[in-house]
Amino acid sequence: MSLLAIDVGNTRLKWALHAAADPGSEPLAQGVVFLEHIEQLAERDWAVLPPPEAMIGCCVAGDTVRRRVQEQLELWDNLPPRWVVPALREAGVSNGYDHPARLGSDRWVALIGAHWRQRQAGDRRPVLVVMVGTAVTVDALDTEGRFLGGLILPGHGIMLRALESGTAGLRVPTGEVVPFPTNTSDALTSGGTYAIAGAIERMHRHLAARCGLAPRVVMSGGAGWKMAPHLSVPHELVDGLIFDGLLAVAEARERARVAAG
Ligand SMILES: Nc1ncnc2c1ncn2[C@@H]1O[C@H](COP(=O)(O)OP(=O)(O)O)[C@@H](O)[C@H]1O
Ligand SMILES: CC(C)(COP(=O)(O)O)[C@@H](O)C(=O)NCCC(=O)O
Ligand SMILES: [K+]
Repeated sequence: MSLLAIDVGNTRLKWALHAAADPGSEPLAQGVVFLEHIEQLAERDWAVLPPPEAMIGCCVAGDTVRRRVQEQLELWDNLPPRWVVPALREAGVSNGYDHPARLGSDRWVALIGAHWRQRQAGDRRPVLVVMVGTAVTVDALDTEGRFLGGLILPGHGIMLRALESGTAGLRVPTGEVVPFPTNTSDALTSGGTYAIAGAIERMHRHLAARCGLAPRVVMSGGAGWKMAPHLSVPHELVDGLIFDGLLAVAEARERARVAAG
């Protein structure tokens, strides 16, 4: 059953069309649009697709944006929107948040994607799931697939805008990441990058101490590539982590439906 997977963040909507709910598979088609361009999807990007048989998505951008996406899905008959809501347990992952449904659905889906990849690889290590988007999240998954908790930080753009709007003297072009910045641009760019790197490295220590095993670090999100050169812990950039998670949820639900007869 062909499946349209959609990840709606606070800056961009990412989508991928898959032939089946088969995590890790290559998409038939995929794309990215900024949220202000959602209205182009039905008339441009999606107009040329073979009609998907099912949809699954996660959305952290609010109800208004979600409705705008649903309007675009009306391009196809009979494609009910199916948005993942974090539960107590799904696809082998359990949710340790105080209020499980209040966890960002993109974080939940990324954790499920990371767990699916661990099982696939036969890797028994805990995992630190890092998503560098509008915000940055650093989430801990133990060896049993338990989400232990995680950090939320401002992303690069938000950090810079906060400093620009809160001061008179910090409106400068983007700089370089260097160990000892000697101008305002470099000081800001390096400050933001090392703040994020420091949070990741700290969480790496927390998780290693909790599990007695150094975690695997998987990093995803539109700005992951900016962080990768500056992390001192070994890590992997995994572009399709959220899509792996969305497909793993769809697959697990399909299996449960078949098993229930
Ligand atoms: N070419 C690019 N276009 C858009 N954003 C980019 C680009 N390169 C890096 N970024 C960064 O990626 C972030 C968006 O990443 P994304 O994972 O789509 O975020 P979100 O899921 O929050 O919408 C932007 O805030 C920006 O910092
Ligand atoms: C932390 C987030 C803002 C990240 O959003 P993103 O950077 O992907 O746009 C999002 O996951 C969210 O709204 N979470 C809800 C609160 C929580 O996870 O505790
Ligand atoms: K995201």
